[in-house]
Amino acid sequence: MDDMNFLHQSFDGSSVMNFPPIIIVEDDKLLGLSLKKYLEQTLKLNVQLYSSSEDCLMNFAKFHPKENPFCLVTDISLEQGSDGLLLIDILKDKGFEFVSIVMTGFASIETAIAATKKGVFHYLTKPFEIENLKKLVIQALQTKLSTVLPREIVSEGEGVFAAGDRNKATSRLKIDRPTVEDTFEGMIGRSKAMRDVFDRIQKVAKTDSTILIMGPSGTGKELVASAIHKLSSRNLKNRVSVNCGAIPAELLESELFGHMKGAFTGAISNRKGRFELAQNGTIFLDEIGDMPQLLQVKLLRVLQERQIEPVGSSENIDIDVRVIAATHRDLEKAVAEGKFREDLFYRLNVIPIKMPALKERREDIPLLISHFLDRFVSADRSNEISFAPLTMDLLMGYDWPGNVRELENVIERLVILRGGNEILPEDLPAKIFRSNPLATHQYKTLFELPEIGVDLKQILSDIEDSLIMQAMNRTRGNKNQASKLLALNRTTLIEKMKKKNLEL
Ligand SMILES: Nc1ncnc2c1ncn2[C@@H]1O[C@H](COP(=O)(O)OP(=O)(O)OP(=O)(O)O)[C@@H](O)[C@H]1O
Repeated sequence: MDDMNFLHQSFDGSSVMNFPPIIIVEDDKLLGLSLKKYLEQTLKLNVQLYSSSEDCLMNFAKFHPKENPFCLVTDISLEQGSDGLLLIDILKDKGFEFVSIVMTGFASIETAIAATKKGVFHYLTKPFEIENLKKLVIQALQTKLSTVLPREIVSEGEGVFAAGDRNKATSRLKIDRPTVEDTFEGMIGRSKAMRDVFDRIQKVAKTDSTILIMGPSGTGKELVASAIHKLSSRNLKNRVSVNCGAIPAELLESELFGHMKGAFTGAISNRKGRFELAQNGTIFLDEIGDMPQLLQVKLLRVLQERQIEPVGSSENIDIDVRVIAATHRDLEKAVAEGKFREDLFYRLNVIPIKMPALKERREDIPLLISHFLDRFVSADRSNEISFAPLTMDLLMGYDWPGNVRELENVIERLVILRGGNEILPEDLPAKIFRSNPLATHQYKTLFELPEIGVDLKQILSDIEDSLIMQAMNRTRGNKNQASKLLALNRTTLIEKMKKKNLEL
């Protein structure tokens, strides 16, 4: 079945030009126009072109989120410093749902990672083959349709729209894939600890109670807040987030409660605070443990009286906002140490949700890996990534102090920097080997102490020589790559080799 037939069938034969549009934001006029023309002609889809994020936003202001475009293709660094990733954020905040593809003139890992964090479908490094953009748009279309069409339609047929291809790709991963039961509002987890969290979210979502989410950094506290909001009756209103630890103390009050014109230098007009912006919705107070004491008092009053007082105003505003707070700190300890107000703690801790560290639920690691890999597999079919069994064991044995966020970053880097499509132990960052029981176990058997003892200095030096030479051989003499395998600076490796007279 070709692309066009598929679309006609899927939409009862209605014109594909009625299908939600593709939006392109590109400040290079010539490039923008050629992309638009090419996609219109080859896919017969409605393509709208904007030269800046401002233009695009102005146009979107006229739409209701239900009139989603299905795909946004944007340059990352647009003229006048505007930023494609920010544009994606703003539109998603407004409730638009679409698949995003970003184009970037410079391929930096950081940019790519920032892009995938925003749920970006794929990024293209300029210059790229226009054909590749078309392929990605078709895949984006497939993704979009799979969410609005019955499964049979999506998996029917062959060619670009056959869902079977994707299954083929993923079945080659030697990793357990998350099932529907392992997925809850975008969160993955099969462990008892995570199933308990999902249960609790479901129970509390329908209430208006204040929630306190506690747990180490990167365990998904923000995802929990978002799930509670989505499942609550407030979901048509805003969920507004404030990172209480990231905003300077002197600005936080006005950020939360708003200010009146002239309230302080720089207050050139009245400004609504985040509580007011969250009216009838939910406010997510992240890193509440870092809130300055003075504001803790004010927040307590707001929670008790359900009224806010903008800075410089003498009038109170009634608010109807559900409060969800989160912290990676041990708040009870902070209370005991006098760093956090006890009365506020009890006011917030109506319903606690405790997020488990990843090392306490290692069985979720393969599922999460598979979930993060999916972003890449679905965007590029040639990416059939698998893991050597030892690689997986090492990932399972590591303690993940940065929890799911750290795992997500490691997988993204592995995918972006990988040499082949099988990830081997030597592709892993050095930290995974440190204090890893599996790696330590190997060392133990490798270096069993002989009855007669050893010359430790000599042995250590021999081991060093051997590992350096192995790394140099494996990388065909590339000192840069060899130094990575050994977790050394390139210059340290060169110095060592000079000192030891080691050359290939
Ligand atoms: N169970 C999960 N399934 C899928 N992705 C997850 C899960 N938990 C966390 N993540 C991902 O890990 C990253 C960190 O999650 P999040 O920001 O919610 O953590 P956090 O606990 O709020 O961190 P912090 O305390 O540092 O603010 C995000 O990219 C999120 O999508």
